[in-house]
Amino acid sequence: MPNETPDIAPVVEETATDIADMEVRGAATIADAAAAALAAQAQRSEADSSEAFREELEAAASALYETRPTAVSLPNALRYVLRGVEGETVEAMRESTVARAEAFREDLEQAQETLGEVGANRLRDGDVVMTHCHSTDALACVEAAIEDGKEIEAIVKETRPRLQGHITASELRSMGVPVTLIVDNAARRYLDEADHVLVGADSIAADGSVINKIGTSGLAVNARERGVPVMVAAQSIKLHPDTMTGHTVEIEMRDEREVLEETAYADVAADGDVPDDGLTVENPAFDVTPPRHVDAIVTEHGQYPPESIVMLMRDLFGETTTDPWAV
Ligand SMILES: O=C(COP(=O)(O)O)[C@H](O)[C@H](O)COP(=O)(O)O
Repeated sequence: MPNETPDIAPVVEETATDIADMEVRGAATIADAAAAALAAQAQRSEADSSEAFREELEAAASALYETRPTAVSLPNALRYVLRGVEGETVEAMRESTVARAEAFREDLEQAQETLGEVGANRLRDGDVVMTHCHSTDALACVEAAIEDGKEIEAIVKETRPRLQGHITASELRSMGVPVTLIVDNAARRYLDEADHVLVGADSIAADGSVINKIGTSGLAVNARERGVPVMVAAQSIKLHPDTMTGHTVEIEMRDEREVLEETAYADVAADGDVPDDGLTVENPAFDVTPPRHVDAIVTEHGQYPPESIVMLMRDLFGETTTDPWAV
C-alpha cells in the first residue's frame, strides 16, 4: 500500500479541468489531450522508483478518466498509452510513456485523414450535407471531398445548448464551403435540401448504436423518414469495447445552467419564485441512435453497415478490457 497520494502534475489537473469544462471537447480532441497529458506527467515526474512512477501515471489517468463519461475515446486513449509503459527504471518508463503517447497522437491524426478519404467517397460533387454538433471526423470527410475537387455545401444545425454548430460553420467557411446555419428545430424542414446527414460519434456500441450529441437520434429518425442517408464518421478509437459484453454507455448529464442561465431562471419559475421546487431542468449531453437509423459508419478501416461494426471490434479488441489504468 502506498503511504502518500501520488503526485499529479499541474498540467494534468489543468487538462482534466479543461475537458470537464468543455474548453477541450469532442471525442478525438479529448483523446489527444489525454495522451498529451500522460506524456507531460511522465516528463515532469520526480518519482524515485518505478512503482512510484507507475502509481503517479495511474493516478493521472484516473483524474483524466473521471472528467466526462460518454466518449470512449478517452479510456481507449489512456489504456493505449498505459499499456505501452515499459522498462525497469524510471528513466526507461518515462521514455516509453512519452514515445507511446506520441505514437498514439500520430496514429489518431493519420486515422482521421484516412477516414476522411473513405468518407469523401460517399460524397458527390454538388452534394449538401447536414451537420449536427462539431465533429473533426465528420469535417475530415468534407475536407477530403474538397481536396478531390468536389463542391460541397452544408446546412449546419446550431446545436443547443452549447452551440457547437458555430465551430462547425466557422471551420467549413474556412474550407470555402457555403454554409446555411439553422436552429435545431428547423432541421426537418431543411432535410429536403440535404443529400446526407453527416455526424460524428462519441461511442459506437457493439450492436451498431451510435452515441453522439443530444439531438442526433431525432435527426436520424427524421432523415430516415425523408429518405436522406445518415453517415457517421468515427475513427476506431470511438468503438466501445465494454459493449461487447452487454455494458451500456453512460450518458453524461450536464449542468442545468447550460440550458437555463441563472438570470433567466425566474422567468420560468412559478410566479417568478426562486428556487421553484416543481421546476426541473435536465441537460443530457448525448443520445443513442439505433443502428436501423444509420446507413454507414465510416472508419479508417473502411465503411461498415452499423450491424457489422462488431466484426471490426472483434478484430481490434479481441477479448474485452478492464479499467483503463489497470495494465
Ligand atoms: O458529440 C460530439 C461532441 O460533443 P461535446 O461538444 O459535448 O464534446 C461530437 O460529435 C463527437 O465527440 C465526435 O467529435 P470528433 O469527431 O471531433 O471526435
